[in-house]
Amino acid sequence: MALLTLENISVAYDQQYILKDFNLSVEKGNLISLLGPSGCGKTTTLRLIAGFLEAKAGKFALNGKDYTRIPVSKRNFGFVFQSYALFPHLSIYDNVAFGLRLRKVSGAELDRRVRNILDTVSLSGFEKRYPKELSGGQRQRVAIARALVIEPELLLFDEPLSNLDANLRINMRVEIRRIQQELGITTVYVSHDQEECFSISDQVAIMNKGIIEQLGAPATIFKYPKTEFVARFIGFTNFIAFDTRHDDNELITLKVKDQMFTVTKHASKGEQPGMQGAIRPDDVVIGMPGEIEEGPNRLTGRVKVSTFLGRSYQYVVETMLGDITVNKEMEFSYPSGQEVRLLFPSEKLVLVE
Ligand SMILES: Nc1ncnc2c1ncn2[C@@H]1O[C@H](COP(=O)(O)OP(=O)(O)OP(=O)(O)O)[C@@H](O)[C@H]1O
Repeated sequence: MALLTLENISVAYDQQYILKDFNLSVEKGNLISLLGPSGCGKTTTLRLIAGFLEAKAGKFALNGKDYTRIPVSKRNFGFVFQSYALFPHLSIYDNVAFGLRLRKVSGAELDRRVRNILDTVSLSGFEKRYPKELSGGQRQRVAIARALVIEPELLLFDEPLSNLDANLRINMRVEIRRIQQELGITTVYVSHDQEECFSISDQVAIMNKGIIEQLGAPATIFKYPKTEFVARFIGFTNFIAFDTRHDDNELITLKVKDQMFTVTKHASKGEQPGMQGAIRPDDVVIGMPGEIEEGPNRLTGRVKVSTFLGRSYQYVVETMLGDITVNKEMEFSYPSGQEVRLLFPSEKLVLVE
């Protein structure tokens, strides 16, 4: 049974729905990320789970128990914000002890738990310092310790790393994942940073306008987006709309304007719905017409724009099916106007709705 379930939740501000019939379930001990463009409802979902916000309709349950009307103060959840929200006038020890004192934990038990958790986040020895005497990464670890010390049933993160510089962000996300796995705490993590979400999650939910477009393991979503929105969001820039489709045992054959394409069928891809092919710029093969012979999954075109990206060149190639963007590592670039042939490997082309 899923630990956390949101069933048909609706949230509205000023009569406008932000979440409508929203459903989500998270397994015990899993870390799920909510990922999506600004304004899609990630923070709203998190605030609803935390209890800062009430649903207009629907049900939120934890371990089978209905939490929909349970106030924040009765939810034993740890919350980590982007802004850390530490108390500046309290020492690190007292910042971490705060939630325990609120829950009437004191004496040796309080001391043991505070010291244990500071050790877990590698901040032993910092007890007497004040937040202003710590670096950004250390402050964020105090915020995590404070959320963890109450032994929460759920851990909620809202853009926890966006105030940190790039290197520290990578270290901290590894830390967060380590601690979360070590303690086995079910976690909902909100970020708009794709790499961050994909690297630390068991499951990723791609959100769009208050609904989940796709939910799955990071590698599955990365390889097999189901909708055009998800595909675009994770870097598929090329789309080909087909007119006909024929499914065989191992291949799906598609046609547009007498051009034939095949897409490999893999059990792991599920149904592969849709009539639109999608492919990343890195996965399109580009070469001179003599280098790539004619056949299915190929288009001939002309280089319209060539851009140096450092490691590779990016080409926009004009074809009979529209412009196609291609990245290729090479020493010299093709000049504008050069005739080239493109190959769309069957196993890299996915079908989306
Ligand atoms: N208190 C509020 N009153 C009215 N509208 C709100 C309120 N809070 C959020 N919204 C609106 O709800 C929508 C979803 O907001 P939310 O903060 O959940 O988005 P988000 O996906 O977390 O975005 P971001 O990545 O920018 O933080 C937005 O259109 C926002 O303007």
